[in-house]
Amino acid sequence: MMRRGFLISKKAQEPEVTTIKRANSREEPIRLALEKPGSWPTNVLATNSNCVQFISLLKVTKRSSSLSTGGATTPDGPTHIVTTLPPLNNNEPNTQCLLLQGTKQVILSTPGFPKPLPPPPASPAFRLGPSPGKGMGLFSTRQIKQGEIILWERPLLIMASGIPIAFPASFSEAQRAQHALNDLEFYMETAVSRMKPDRRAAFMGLHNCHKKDGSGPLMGRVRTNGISPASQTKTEVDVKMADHSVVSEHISRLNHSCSPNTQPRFDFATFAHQLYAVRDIAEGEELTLQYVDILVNKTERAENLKPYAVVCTCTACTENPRESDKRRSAIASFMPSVPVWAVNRQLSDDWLIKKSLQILEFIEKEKVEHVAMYNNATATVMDAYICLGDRQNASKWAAKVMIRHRWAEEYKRVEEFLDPDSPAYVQHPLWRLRVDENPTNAKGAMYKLMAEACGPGGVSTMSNGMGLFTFAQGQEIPPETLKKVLAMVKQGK
Ligand SMILES: C[S@@+](CC[C@H](N)C(=O)[O-])C[C@H]1O[C@@H](n2cnc3c(N)ncnc32)[C@H](O)[C@@H]1O
Repeated sequence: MMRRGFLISKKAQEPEVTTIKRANSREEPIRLALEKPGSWPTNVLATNSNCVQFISLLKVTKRSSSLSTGGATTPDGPTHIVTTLPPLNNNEPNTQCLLLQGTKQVILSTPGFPKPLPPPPASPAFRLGPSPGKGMGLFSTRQIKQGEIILWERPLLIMASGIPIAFPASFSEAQRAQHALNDLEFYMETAVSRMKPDRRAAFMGLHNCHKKDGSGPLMGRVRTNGISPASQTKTEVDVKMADHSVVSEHISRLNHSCSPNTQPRFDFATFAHQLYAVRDIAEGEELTLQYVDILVNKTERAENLKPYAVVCTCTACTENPRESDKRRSAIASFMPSVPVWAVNRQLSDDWLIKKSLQILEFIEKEKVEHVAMYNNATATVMDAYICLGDRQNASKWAAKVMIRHRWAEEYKRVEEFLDPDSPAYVQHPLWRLRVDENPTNAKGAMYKLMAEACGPGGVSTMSNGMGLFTFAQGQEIPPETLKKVLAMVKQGK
């Protein structure tokens, strides 16, 4: 789920303590290493020698009531780093990053990094313009097809969240919050001062809805505009970067909708956000993004939107929200298990397909095609047809997965299933699992054995599609089945 950065956390909704994640019980302050803008040391995290400056941001700690300014002599290495990425010496824009120690190395090891950005289109598919009641917003300049990349944008700034802040024990919650905001503003000054003048002007031109809660002008902009770069595919870099805030010149102008028509995905090779159209978009339509989880009910969404000063007036929030909430809840709780349905003889051959089609209908009705379930339910229909050995229908659904997995979780090698005569079908782990008595595929055979071992009452599928294999207490596994299982284990299957 793409969501606004660290600011949607429970803490973020309480202005007094927002953005503060304490380091540990000892409340160690951070030590910040600053790389020379434009320099490209490859091992900066391993040594301080490449740092222009190495400062210990030691403020008042619990253990010391006096204010210490720290210096360059701390024996420990940096905990955080301010760096400029990517290291391309061309005219491409770059990003000022405040990262946790170690994160940069993971970024550097991304396959293909640093890849140049694709050339910009002759005329952009979006424009900035006023959006009544919402300030500025982005609008399409032409018809855009589902799955198209609307824009490809290198961020202005990336900031790690959860930066530890040290406080004296005597501070009240409010004092701690203000102290933390002051520290964070200082870190941001360090990063923003390194931006080229046009990039700094773009950053300072962004909206700030945190003017009255103690945030400085820079942190106010990060809090208003930051989104998480987390994507669905859980690579090491995705995991490392999930807890970061990304601020961009254009993507940060997207206003919120509970039925958004775009979904960003961060591409670490180009170090840039790709903004996808998640359904067909008409010329002149406003482009929108989800700021908070939109599958929760209207009341919860309204609460979660408060830190962004957004009172949502979208269709889902205003027209028959109770019906909308029901559909959204069904989408959120759908957990289809294809293999369990395939071996569950109590269900019909089309049970899972019908369930998935209903969820897809709800998704399209609610206009929430950006959620991962849109692709998951589509892939479930494709997989169900594979279980039935129906190549023609499976290949039709593979074509839909091809588009829908672009912004959601990837279905590996789905292109191999576009041709109904492809040899990839017989190699698929679920191939004919529903129709063959003895599936040739090892994984399929394993599910059959599980069903056999549990007995007819032990295979169950809940109404939300979730499948379970259960054993009754004291239930014996038939010796023949046990033999087969042991043989499979022996063969390393
Ligand atoms: C990230 S900015 C979006 C761009 C912003 N509208 C601008 O003028 O730059 C977030 C701010 O936009 C406004 N906003 C976003 N979505 C909105 C919505 N659905 N309704 C009203 N205001 C919205 C709120 O002021 C929010 O704090």
